[in-house]
Amino acid sequence: MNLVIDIGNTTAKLALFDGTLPLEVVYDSNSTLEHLPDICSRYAVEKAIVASVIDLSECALAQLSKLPVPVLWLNEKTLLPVENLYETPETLGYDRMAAVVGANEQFPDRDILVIDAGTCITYEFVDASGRYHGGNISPGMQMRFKALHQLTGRLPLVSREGRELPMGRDTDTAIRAGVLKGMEYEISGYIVAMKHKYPELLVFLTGGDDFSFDTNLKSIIFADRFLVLKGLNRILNYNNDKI
Ligand SMILES: Nc1ncnc2c1ncn2[C@@H]1O[C@H](COP(=O)(O)OP(=O)(O)O)[C@@H](O)[C@H]1O
Ligand SMILES: CC(C)(COP(=O)(O)O)[C@@H](O)C(=O)NCCC(=O)O
Ligand SMILES: [K+]
Repeated sequence: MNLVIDIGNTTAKLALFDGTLPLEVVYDSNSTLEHLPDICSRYAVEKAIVASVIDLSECALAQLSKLPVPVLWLNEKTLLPVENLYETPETLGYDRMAAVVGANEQFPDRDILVIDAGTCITYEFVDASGRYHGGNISPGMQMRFKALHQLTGRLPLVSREGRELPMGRDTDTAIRAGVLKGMEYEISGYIVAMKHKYPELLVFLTGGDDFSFDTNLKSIIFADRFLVLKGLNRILNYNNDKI
């Protein structure tokens, strides 16, 4: 079995794969990886892949160094099943690449827009020939709430939970709607613009932040919370003979 470790700016995700399907996914601290020993003790792990978008703490590195199996550390030299046209592969976030690999695995002959709503919202375009062209980076949900509070004099830190209106009628609803509708319209705008350019476009939506947006675009959106993990699993298998 494969152990897949995706370390993001907010959370780490640990996943056990048997073939292409995740048997178990654990949310973990991205600074301690405290659940790593437990998940390893409960499965017959044969190899692992680690992808991180942050500099790892001593504690996390210590946990990873104790892994009793071969580990593939994803980096810009790792062989990929898609062509990477990003001009700075050395700075590309591995989660972005993995999300693209996960989407391309499911629909290898389609133009795909991949949206990952986590700490940041990232937008990736991979074409029907399996070429990753790049994409955009936008503030994620919590980042938007925090920025409005931290970068102004009087705005409170508003939570995701609470009264939702399309147009705010007090400070709380004004900020919540500004964040949630802002994300919805941003995402819908990308989908409409890309679909105009690529009429056969498919859209994947992944990431920890789930927010409902009721647009008629739902019909072309594939929601797959574990897209990055699936992409990392595919990359691990693609490099089987190299670890
Ligand atoms: N179990 C969870 N633990 C932490 N954050 C969660 C969880 N479920 C949903 N979230 C939300 O998802 C976001 C993290 O999404 P994720 O895609 O894991 O982030 P990243 O990959 O950027 O670390 C957080 O901002 C939080 O609002
Ligand atoms: C944009 C990101 C912070 C997203 O990470 P996440 O939201 O998953 O924590 C990450 O992909 C990253 O650090 N990228 C480096 C810059 C680049 O991709 O060009
Ligand atoms: K992510």
